[in-house]
Amino acid sequence: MNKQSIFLVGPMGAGKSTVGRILAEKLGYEFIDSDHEIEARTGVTIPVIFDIEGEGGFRARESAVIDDITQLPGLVLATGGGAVLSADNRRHLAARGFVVYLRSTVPALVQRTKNDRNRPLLQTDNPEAVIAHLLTERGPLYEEVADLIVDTQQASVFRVVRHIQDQLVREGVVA
Ligand SMILES: Nc1ncnc2c1ncn2[C@@H]1O[C@H](COP(=O)(O)OP(=O)(O)O)[C@@H](O)[C@H]1O
Ligand SMILES: O=C(O)C1=C[C@@H](OP(=O)(O)O)[C@@H](O)[C@H](O)C1
Ligand SMILES: [Mg+2]
Repeated sequence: MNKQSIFLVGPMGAGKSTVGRILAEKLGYEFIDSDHEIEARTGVTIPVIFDIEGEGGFRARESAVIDDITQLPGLVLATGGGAVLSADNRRHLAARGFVVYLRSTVPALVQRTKNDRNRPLLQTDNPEAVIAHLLTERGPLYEEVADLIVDTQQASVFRVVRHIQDQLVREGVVA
């Protein structure tokens, strides 16, 4: 029987890429990061895609990756923070796997994403305001698709991984 895949959603800096990789290792699952998959398919970085094709072009590529990858069993998928903006993406995520929402506070997210040049949406003189606005806009969308919500602001990466593992066993998602 195919192992149900696990999809991580949440804002920039929540830990989807970091926690996802370690969680996949612990579970013996394949790990896929949708941003990395987009970069592999295009041969360029996320900021270059935003420069050339705009956010709209990026979102189209992101949706194609989400539709493809969510059909695969036995993996941990780290989505990008804006993946939930698309209703089709939300439908695929909710229907095809177990969705974990890594939730955090604005101060923690600001702290974890500062000085990172790979997030085009945060290359502004007020990243805190952008992060707060995106959380207000997208928070309900993360909650809509989540099977499990994990608050990460006070926990280490390893504590978050262990908590998710325990919950996955409790819910019968993993053995
Ligand atoms: N629970 C946590 N506690 C402390 N630092 C964290 C935590 N989760 C992630 N980080 C750090 O925050 C930064 C962003 O994490 P990342 O996995 O890239 O987030 P996302 O993929 O959700 O944008 C990384 O430097 C990561 O090590
Ligand atoms: O929140 C967003 O709209 C984005 C989040 C990023 O991924 P992370 O959440 O892994 O940083 C990446 O997909 C892109 O920069 C857009
Ligand atoms: Mg990431």
